[in-house]
Amino acid sequence: MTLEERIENSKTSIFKAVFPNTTNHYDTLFGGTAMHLMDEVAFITATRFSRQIMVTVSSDRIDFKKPIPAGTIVELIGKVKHVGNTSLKVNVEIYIEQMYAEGRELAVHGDFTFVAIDENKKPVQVIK
Ligand SMILES: CCCCCCCCCCCCCCCC(=O)SCCNC(=O)CCNC(=O)[C@H](O)C(C)(C)COP(=O)(O)OP(=O)(O)OC[C@H]1O[C@@H](n2cnc3c(N)ncnc32)[C@H](O)[C@@H]1OP(=O)(O)O
Repeated sequence: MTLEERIENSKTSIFKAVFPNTTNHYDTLFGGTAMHLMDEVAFITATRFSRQIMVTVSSDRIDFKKPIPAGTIVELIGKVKHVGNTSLKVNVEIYIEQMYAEGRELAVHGDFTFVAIDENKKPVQVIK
């Protein structure tokens, strides 16, 4: 399989309904909850790409462009954007969908970097 095919195959989506237990006093999704979900989808993407033990080493700037209201559906999409020596970078986007209308809009995006580690927790080469 080519690198491009592996990247495409490891693209990962998670859908969530935004229920009130995940929202703040503005009735929108907590930023920290959004980041938790982003780390999770990025981790799954990195793991599905490499099938190696991966740990988060860094998150780049995360832009919250639109509030995510309670009562909507969100889709998180993770995609590998760069493969280094022992690390790889995953881009994550969160889209908002209304429950009872078509259409979606990009609300949040950011990048997460993971390092492949061995049984001694030391960095190892990402298998390309
Ligand atoms: C029951 C219900 C439960 C529900 C529950 C749900 C939970 C749902 C959440 C799921 C979420 C899952 C997420 C799991 C993943 C963790 O949670 S992992 C836990 C958090 N992460 C850690 O603890 C990692 C701690 N850090 C380390 O152990 C070490 O720094 C590492 C990662 C082994 C790297 O070691 P190092 O000696 O610093 O490595 P070094 O050789 O300098 O660099 C290695 C590579 O990393 C890159 N790098 C290093 N630092 C950086 C940096 N700051 N920025 C970018 N790249 C960097 C280097 O450039 C290098 O890249 P390559 O050129 O080789 O490609």
